[in-house]
Amino acid sequence: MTMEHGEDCCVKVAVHARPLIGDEKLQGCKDCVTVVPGKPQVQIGTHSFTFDHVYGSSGTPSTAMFDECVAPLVEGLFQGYNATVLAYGQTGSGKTYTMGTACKEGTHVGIIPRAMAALFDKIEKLKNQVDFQLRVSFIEILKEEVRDLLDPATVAAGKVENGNGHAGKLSVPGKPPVQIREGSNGVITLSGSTEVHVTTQKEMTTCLEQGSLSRATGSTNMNNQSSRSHAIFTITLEQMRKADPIMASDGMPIEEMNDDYLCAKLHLVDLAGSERAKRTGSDGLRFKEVFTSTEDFWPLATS
Ligand SMILES: Nc1ncnc2c1ncn2[C@@H]1O[C@H](COP(=O)(O)OP(=O)(O)OP(=O)(O)O)[C@@H](O)[C@H]1O
Repeated sequence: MTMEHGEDCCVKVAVHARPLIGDEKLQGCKDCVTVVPGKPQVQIGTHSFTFDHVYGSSGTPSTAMFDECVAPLVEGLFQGYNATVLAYGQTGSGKTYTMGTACKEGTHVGIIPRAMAALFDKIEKLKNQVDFQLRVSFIEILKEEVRDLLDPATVAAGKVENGNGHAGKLSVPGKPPVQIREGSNGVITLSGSTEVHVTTQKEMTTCLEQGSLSRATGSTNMNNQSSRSHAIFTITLEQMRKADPIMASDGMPIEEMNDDYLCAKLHLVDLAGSERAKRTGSDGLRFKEVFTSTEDFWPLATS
C-alpha cells in the first residue's frame, strides 16, 4: 500500500500480510514470510525488507492500519491536500479485502468504508462553520480502456457475463468512452466519467457497492473471484467557509479554515494483480490483462 501526504510530500509503503486461507491450509502451505518482531521488517529466506509499516502476521495488528496510514490523509483533505492510497500485490494477496472495494454488508470493513466513516464524522463536527460538497467517481482501467463504474445505465442493468469470463458492464449505445485528458494547467481529468453528488455516508456506500458489482472479475489459480482491472474510487471534497460561522455548542475548540474555498481529492486504488503469469494460470486473456494494465503502473512488476 502506498500513501502520499502533502505535508512532507512523502510516499510511504506498508505491507499487509494476510493469513493462510481455505485451500492453502488444505494443501498444507506454510507461511514463507516472517515479520521481524518490533520492526517494520519482513524476512523471506535470508533476505530482509524494511518498510514504513508491516501489518498482519506477527507485525502490527491490521486494525491499526487505517488509523496509522489513512486517517491522516482523510484529515489532510480538510486542509486541501490531495492523497492517494494504492493497494498493490499479486492475485489473491488481499488487495480487495484490504481496500474494502468489494464492500458487502456484514463482511470485513476495509480502508474505503473506514475512510468514508472518518470523513463524515469530521464533516458532522464542522458543518456549522463550513459548507461541504462531496462527489464520488468510480472507474476501472481494463486493458487500456477506462470504464465508468457509476454510469447510471450500467448500474441499472446490473452485472452481465460477456462470454470471456468477465462479468462486466453493458456498453451503452451512444455514450462516448471515458477519455483521459490533460488540461493546459497540467491537471488530469477523466472526461465522461460520472461524478455522483452525495450528502450521506449511506449514499457514498451505495456508490461503492454498485460500482463494485459492475467491476470486471475472473478467476485465476490463486483467486476464484479475482479483480482483473485497476479500480479507482475518488472522493472529491469541496469546502466553502460560511460567511457568519456559528460556534459549536459542545464547547469544543473550533478549527480554523484559513481559506474561503478548498477542494481536495482522495483516490483509493485497488490495482489489478501484479502476478507472474506462470504461477497464477494467467494465460491467454488473463495474461493480456496483466501485461496491458499492471505494467503501465509498475514497469518493474512483471520483470
Ligand atoms: N487479511 C486477510 N484476512 C483474511 N482473509 C483475507 C485477508 N486478505 C485477503 N483475504 C482473503 O483472501 C482471498 C483473496 O483476497 P482478495 O480477493 O482481496 O485478493 P486480491 O489481491 O484483491 O486478488 P486479485 O488481484 O486476484 O483481485 C479472499 O478470499 C479474501 O477474503
